[in-house]
Amino acid sequence: MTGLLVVTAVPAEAEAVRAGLTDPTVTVAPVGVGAAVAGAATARLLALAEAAGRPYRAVVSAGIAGGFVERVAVGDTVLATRSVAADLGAESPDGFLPLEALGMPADLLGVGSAVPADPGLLDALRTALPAATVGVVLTVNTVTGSAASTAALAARHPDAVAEAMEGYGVAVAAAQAGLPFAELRTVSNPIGPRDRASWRMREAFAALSAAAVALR
Ligand SMILES: O=C(O)c1cccc(C(=O)CC[C@H]2O[C@@H](n3cnc4c(=O)[nH]cnc43)[C@H](O)[C@@H]2O)c1
Repeated sequence: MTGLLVVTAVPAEAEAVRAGLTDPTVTVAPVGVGAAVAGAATARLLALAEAAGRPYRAVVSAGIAGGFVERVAVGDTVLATRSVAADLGAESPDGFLPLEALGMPADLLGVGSAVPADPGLLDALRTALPAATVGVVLTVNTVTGSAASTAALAARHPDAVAEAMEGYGVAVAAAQAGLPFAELRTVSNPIGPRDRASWRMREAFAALSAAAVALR
């Protein structure tokens, strides 16, 4: 059996994770931006490993994220309790309706619009990263970029601490393969009106390298 599969969106995230790894059995794969590509790529990587007789034992979605400013600071490390598909649903005059409110199953294996982290894997990561903020991480298709949409998202998800673009997709692939899943993020920017100058990529990548020691 091989070790952990760590899925990132971009190569810079993968390099940051690799820089901090201490466990040589961990595989880090940059697969692209967004839940669809991340989910499809993760499913393919899991299937290839299984077919080769070297199945992975768990999957982690890792990378940088936007943080809700009153809940988490730029540079902080975040561990997801759940990875939530925050824009999977329907708009209505009364606001956003998630899949569950529409009576639509997200997939036929019973995964809804939120996938919880595996309790054992989350516990191990929490123990290794005691300073990490633990809370819901949203998966969005569009980076939130206005005060109004930030306020609406925060109100809809009072327990959310961060948003990124892949976690839910990776989580669904792991769930369908029957593997434990967790999401690990470091905060590169506040969620809010788009201001590229406020992004602290270097700080977030350094935090990602520091957090990668927990991946074993
Ligand atoms: O938004 C941009 O302008 C941008 C341009 C080039 C590269 C990037 C990234 O490298 C982002 C990669 C990755 O980061 C996650 N992320 C980071 N901050 C946020 C956010 O505020 N909201 C949603 N996702 C975020 C995401 O998982 C991207 O795949 C960005």
